[in-house]
Amino acid sequence: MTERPHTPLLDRVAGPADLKGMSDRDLTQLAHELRAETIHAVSGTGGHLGSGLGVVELTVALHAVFDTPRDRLIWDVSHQCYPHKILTGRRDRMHTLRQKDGLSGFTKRAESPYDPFGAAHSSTSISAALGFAMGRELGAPEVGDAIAVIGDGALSGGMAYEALNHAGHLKKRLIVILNDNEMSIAPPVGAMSSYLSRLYAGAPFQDFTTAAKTAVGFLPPPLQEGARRAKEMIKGMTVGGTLFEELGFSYVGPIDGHDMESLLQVLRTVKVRATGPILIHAVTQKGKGYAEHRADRGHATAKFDVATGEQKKAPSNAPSYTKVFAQSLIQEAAEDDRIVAVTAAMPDGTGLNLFAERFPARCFDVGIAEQHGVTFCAGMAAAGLKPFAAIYSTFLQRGYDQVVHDVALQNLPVRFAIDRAGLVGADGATHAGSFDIAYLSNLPNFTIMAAADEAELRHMVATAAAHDSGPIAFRFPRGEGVGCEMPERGEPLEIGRGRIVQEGERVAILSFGARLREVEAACEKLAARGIKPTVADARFAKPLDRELILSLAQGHEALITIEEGAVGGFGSHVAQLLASEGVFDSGLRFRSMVLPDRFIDQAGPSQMYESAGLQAEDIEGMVLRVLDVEVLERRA
Ligand SMILES: Cc1ncc(C[n+]2csc(CCOP(=O)(O)OP(=O)(O)O)c2C)c(N)n1
Ligand SMILES: CC(=O)[C@@H](O)[C@H](O)COP(=O)(O)O
Ligand SMILES: [Mg+2]
Repeated sequence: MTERPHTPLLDRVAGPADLKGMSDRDLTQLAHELRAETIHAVSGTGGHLGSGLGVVELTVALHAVFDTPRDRLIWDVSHQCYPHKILTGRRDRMHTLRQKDGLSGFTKRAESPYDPFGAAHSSTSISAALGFAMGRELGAPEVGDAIAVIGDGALSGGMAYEALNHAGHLKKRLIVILNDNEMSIAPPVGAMSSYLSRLYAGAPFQDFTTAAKTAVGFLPPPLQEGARRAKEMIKGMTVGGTLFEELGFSYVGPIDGHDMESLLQVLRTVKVRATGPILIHAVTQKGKGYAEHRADRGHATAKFDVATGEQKKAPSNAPSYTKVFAQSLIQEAAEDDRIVAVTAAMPDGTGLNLFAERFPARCFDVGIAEQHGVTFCAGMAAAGLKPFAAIYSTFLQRGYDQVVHDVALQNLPVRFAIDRAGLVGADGATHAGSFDIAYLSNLPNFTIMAAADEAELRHMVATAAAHDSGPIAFRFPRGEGVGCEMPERGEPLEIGRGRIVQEGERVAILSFGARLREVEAACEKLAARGIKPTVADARFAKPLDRELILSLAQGHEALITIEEGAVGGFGSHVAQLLASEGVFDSGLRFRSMVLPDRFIDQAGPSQMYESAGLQAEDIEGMVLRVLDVEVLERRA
C-alpha cells in the first residue's frame, strides 16, 4: 500500500457532525482529501473505485447540509459508498474492506447507523427512502429527511419507476439525487440514458428557462399564464426533467456534481424549501480524479499501485468459467443463427462482450432490467429464436416471476446461463448465488444442470443450444476453472444422465456442480484410511437420473449429496425420490450437504465455503461419521 495522503482536514473528522463547522472552502478542500484517501484505501484492498470517486463532493455536501443519521441517506447499489464510510467513522477499518470479518463493500444496517438501508442490488433506494419518508409522515419521531442517491444505470431498473410513480402520488417530501455519470458498469443503454443526456445537452436552455421564469414574473398577470405555458413547452421540448415533473417531482438541474458551491447551494435551498418529492439531477464523472479516462472508469479494481495504476492481480492458471461460457456460446452461435444472447447491464461480467464482438446484432444489453430481460427472452423464444439469458444467479432473483410466469408456465425454450453460482467471495451475502437450484428446480418443465468443471460447462452450453423442448438452465461458479482438459467443441449431454467419476464401496458421494473437486480432494484423504467412496457427478438436478440414484442407494450403506446451494435444491429432490421409492426403509444412511440456513458475509471464496462446511475436510468428516469410523476409532 502506498504512503498515506496528507489529509489535515479529514484527520479532524470523526463523523459528519465535524463537517457542520467547516466553511464552504474547507468543505471543498475536505473533498480533495477524501478523494485521495479513497484512492489510497482501495489501492490496498481492491473494490469498487470509480463510482465512489464520482460522488466525493456529493458525499461531503450531503453530510454537511443534512443531519445524518437522523436524515436517512440511502445509496443505490451502494458500491459508491466508500467515501461515505470514511466520513462516517469507518476510515480506520477501510483496510478490512470486503474481507472476512471486515467492512462490507456495500452499505449495511448492522455496520453503522449511517447505513439506514442495505443495498448491493440495484434500483432499490427510492423505494426504501419513500418508506422512511412515510415512516416520518406517520409519526416516527427519529426519522428526518429521506434522501436517495441513485445512479443513471440504476435508474434503468424498473422498480425505480415504481417508486417514482408512487412518490409522485403520495406527494410527501422526498429527496432523490440522480447521480448521472453516463456510465453503468459499461456505457449505459436505453432511452432513459439518452433522455438524460439531452437534459444537459440542452443545459443552456436551462439558463433560458430560468431567465424565462424570471421574465414571466414581470409580465402583467393575464399574460403570465400564456408565458408560463410557453416556457413549459420549450422546457418540455428540450430539457427540464419533464419526465420527472410529469411523475409529480420538482426537478432541479442539471447541476455540476463536482462543484461544491452549487451542490451546497442547491442542497441548502432544497432542505429549506422542498415540500414534496424533488429530484436533483447531478452530473458527475465516474472515476473522477483517478480513473475517469479509463474505459471502465475504474468500476471494479484489484489492489493497485497508486503511482502507476497497475493492478496486482493474482496469476491465473486456468480459464475463467465466464470465458469458457462465452467462447462455447460463440462456437454454438457460429453454427446456429437462431442463437441470441441477453445481458442485464453486465456485458463484461457475463462474457457477452466477447459474444457481441462476434455477433453484434444478436446480443442485447437490456440495462439493469432482469425482469424485462427474462420476458424479452421468452418473447424471442416464442418467435423461434434460441435466447441465452446470461444473468448472475443473484440477479436472476430479480426476474423470478418472469421465469415462472412467462417462461416455465409457457414451456418456452429460454436458456439460462447462470454465472456466479454459489458463494462469490468479496461481494458477500448480497451477491451469493445460493438459491437458484432451489428456486428453479421446483418449476415444472425446467431442465437444470450444474457444471463440475469448465469441460462440463462447454458440454452444457452445447446441450442448452440443442435443447429446444423447454426452458433449461446451467449454473457455474465465479472465477477460474480447475484447469482440466478442454474438448474442442461441446457435445450435447443426454438429458437427465449423470456420470460415475470413480467406483468405490460402502459410501457413495453424489455431487451436483463444482464441489466435485473438493469431493475428489476428500477422497484422497479417505484413501489413506482405506476408504474408497463411489463418486458420481449428477450433472442434472432436474430431471434427476433415477437409475443412477437408485443404484447408488441400493448398492451402498450410505449416500451423501453435495451442492453449492441452499436447502430445497438437488439434495432435497434426491431425498424426495428415495423416500417415495421407499429406499429408506432398507436402512440407507442419507446425508445432504448444502449451504447453511444463514447469510454468509464476505471473505475469500474458500473461507466462505469453510464457514459453510462444504470443503474437503467437511466431506471427509461426513464420510467418517456416516460410516461410524470416528466412533469406532474412539472406541478402539
Ligand atoms: C439488480 C442488479 N443488477 C445488476 C447489478 C450489477 N451492477 C452493479 S453496479 C451496476 C451499474 C450501476 O450503474 P449506476 O447506477 O449508474 O452507478 P455508477 O456505477 O455509475 O455510479 C450494475 C449493473 C446490480 N448491482 N443489481
Ligand atoms: C456492484 C456490483 O453489483 C457489480 O459490480 C458486481 O460486484 C460484479 O460482480 P463480479 O465482480 O462477480 O463481476
Ligand atoms: Mg452511472
